[in-house]
Amino acid sequence: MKLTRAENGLRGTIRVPGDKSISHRAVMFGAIAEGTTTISGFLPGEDCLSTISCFRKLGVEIRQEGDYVEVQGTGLHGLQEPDEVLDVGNSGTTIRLMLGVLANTPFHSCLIGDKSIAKRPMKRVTVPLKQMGAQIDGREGGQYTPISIRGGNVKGMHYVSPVASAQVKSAVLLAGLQGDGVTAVTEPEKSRDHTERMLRAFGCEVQVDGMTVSVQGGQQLHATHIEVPGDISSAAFFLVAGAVVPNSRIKLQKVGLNPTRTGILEVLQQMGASITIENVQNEDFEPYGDVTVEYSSLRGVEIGGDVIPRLIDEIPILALAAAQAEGTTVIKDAAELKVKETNRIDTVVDELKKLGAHIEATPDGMIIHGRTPLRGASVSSHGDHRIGMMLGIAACLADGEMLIENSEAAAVSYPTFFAELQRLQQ
Ligand SMILES: O=C(O)C1=C[C@@H](OP(=O)(O)O)[C@@H](O)[C@H](O)C1
Ligand SMILES: C=C(OP(=O)(O)O)C(=O)O
Repeated sequence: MKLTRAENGLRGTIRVPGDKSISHRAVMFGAIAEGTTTISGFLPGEDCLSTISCFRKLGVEIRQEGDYVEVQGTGLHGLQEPDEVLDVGNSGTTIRLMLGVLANTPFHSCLIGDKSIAKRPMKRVTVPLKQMGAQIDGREGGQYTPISIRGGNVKGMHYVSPVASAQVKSAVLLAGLQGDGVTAVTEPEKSRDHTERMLRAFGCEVQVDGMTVSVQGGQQLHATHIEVPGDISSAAFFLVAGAVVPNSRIKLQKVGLNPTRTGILEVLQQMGASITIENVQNEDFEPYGDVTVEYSSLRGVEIGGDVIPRLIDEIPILALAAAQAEGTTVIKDAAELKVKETNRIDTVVDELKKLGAHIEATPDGMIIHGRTPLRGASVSSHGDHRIGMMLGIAACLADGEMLIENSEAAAVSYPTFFAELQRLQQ
């Protein structure tokens, strides 16, 4: 895709698509609940469509029309042995959470994904799930796909996770929910809590004590209606665009504001961005509100510690904001970036360097010296949706034409991203 600078800024109102984490969970929990779950505001992006396709192969009837979905739940014990492999495509959330769901199903399933999934570590879930009783095998001892699982006889346990990961926490809790006894997960920092909130919406009891979350096994989930708010991780591209492209003002409607996800807002405000939040609603389940951003001059900051899990997917676009901020930005404690769709430390640094940014990789993050004028260049998403979209926003600032190879990757989480970007250009 070829893009040119947004000479007159980006202005207008956007409704970003549904939250990816919440959309996945609504389908999965609906599938194992009793009764019919309805979902509005669902994200019809490739990752969430992979989740639907896998659950259909497990015998679940699912109707999806755009952002509306109906799931005919089978109950905890109603899933059927699939006669095909379960292909998760590019989605880490699908494979890791599904392994948790399958940990106590008394049948065999085989899971695969794309080239990126084949490089992502799975022992972080296969190790605890095996300890709970599931039989799992995979390349390099259960580290990489293809992975096969035969579930059954899951026993609750207290798992102390070495990483703050909502995928690990959710996989272990989903397994524990179907097993005997209590299952608890303790993490080093708090990761996104959509699983905890949604299990409660499905009628389950979930205990939260500091960094530990626990559930009693054998609880039945009851179908419900899930309203999915806009994805703050998708909104992040336009939040940064509005803040760094001169003459911009963008209003983002119904953006999810779950406090375990709002690190991006806090950091942009610390950097000096002009952001206002209005009409906050739905605080009992997943809060959302309208967020307006205006062009302002930014300054460099230090980003690390417990905010990292609350903005992990926003680091590629934050790196671009930092390249446009006065002074130095240090991003640390973010080694998890290396095991995302790409090694996001390397892909961000390599692609932003091509545009003239002063950025260097560190073992757990990056250091960015601003403010640098950017130039158009030939760049690539490397098949990573968040890298492709970050480069799309960089194009709005760059002098000269930008050619983004494999920009279609955006469809994983935001199929209409480039159309919206064009619409906002004056
Ligand atoms: O649970 C989830 O929905 C997600 C958790 C995060 O991954 P980790 O659990 O690996 O931190 C995040 O990066 C991913 O985009 C979605
Ligand atoms: C890391 C991401 O997703 P997943 O782990 O589900 O592939 C992401 O969307 O940035």
